[in-house]
Amino acid sequence: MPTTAPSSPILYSFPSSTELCDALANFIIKAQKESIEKKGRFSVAISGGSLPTQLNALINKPGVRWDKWQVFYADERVVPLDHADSNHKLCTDELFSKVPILKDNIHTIDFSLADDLEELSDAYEKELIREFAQKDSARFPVFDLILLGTGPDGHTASLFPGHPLLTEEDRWVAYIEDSPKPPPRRITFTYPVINHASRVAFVVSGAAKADTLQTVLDKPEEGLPASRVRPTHPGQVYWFVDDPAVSKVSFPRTPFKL
Ligand SMILES: O=C(O)[C@H](O)[C@@H](O)[C@H](O)[C@H](O)COP(=O)(O)O
Repeated sequence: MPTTAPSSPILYSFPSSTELCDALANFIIKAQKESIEKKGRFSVAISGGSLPTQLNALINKPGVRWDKWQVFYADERVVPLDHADSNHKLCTDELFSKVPILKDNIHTIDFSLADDLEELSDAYEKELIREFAQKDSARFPVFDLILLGTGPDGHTASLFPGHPLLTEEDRWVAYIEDSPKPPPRRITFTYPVINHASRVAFVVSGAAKADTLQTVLDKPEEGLPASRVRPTHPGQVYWFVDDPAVSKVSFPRTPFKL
């Protein structure tokens, strides 16, 4: 697939988190429709943190083809799947338990491999290969949508500032044992996977993220992990933010329309 120059991020800002989440749900449904028309499925990767709750506007929306969703986790904590820290538990409690998604299409880590993070991350990578390699015959998986957040330090997924994982170019799934954000043991997609996605949508809300967003969007040269998300195959990065989070950002806003 040809490599193209990264397109400029598209920044949508909303007065409230409610309006942000409703627009995000409509954006996801449109991406889903396009993906199903093109490939008969909708491949999505979801992060943890506040994102799963921000997806709850999907629950009562018409037009969601849950039977066509293939869900992976852009990062996951290496804890039991029913543990309070598990992104899968969070997504299940906030969303998947409330919609008719097929449980077999939600791809979780194999916690039985937790004693060996190399083996556990390899196993999750093989799950990606099973889902993508045969269908897309690309060297890297091409997700229809990857949903990300960013922390106060500008991390995204479990890619943290200054961490060697930022330079991983071959593995699709890597592990970290010293995450600055607890819990310390996690697996994460790497940039080769994230930057091959057709669409990446960051979802960021709250005034506490204002300084971070200013650096990530106005000073990408500082190289915070969230700034390094630049799909080029080709792909597009979208930012769904609320006004408090974007209050210090000079990067131009785009009026939201589908
Ligand atoms: O598993 C995780 O911890 C998340 O994937 C993490 O990368 C999250 O997206 C950011 O820390 C933002 O989290 P908040 O939106 O809750 O601040």
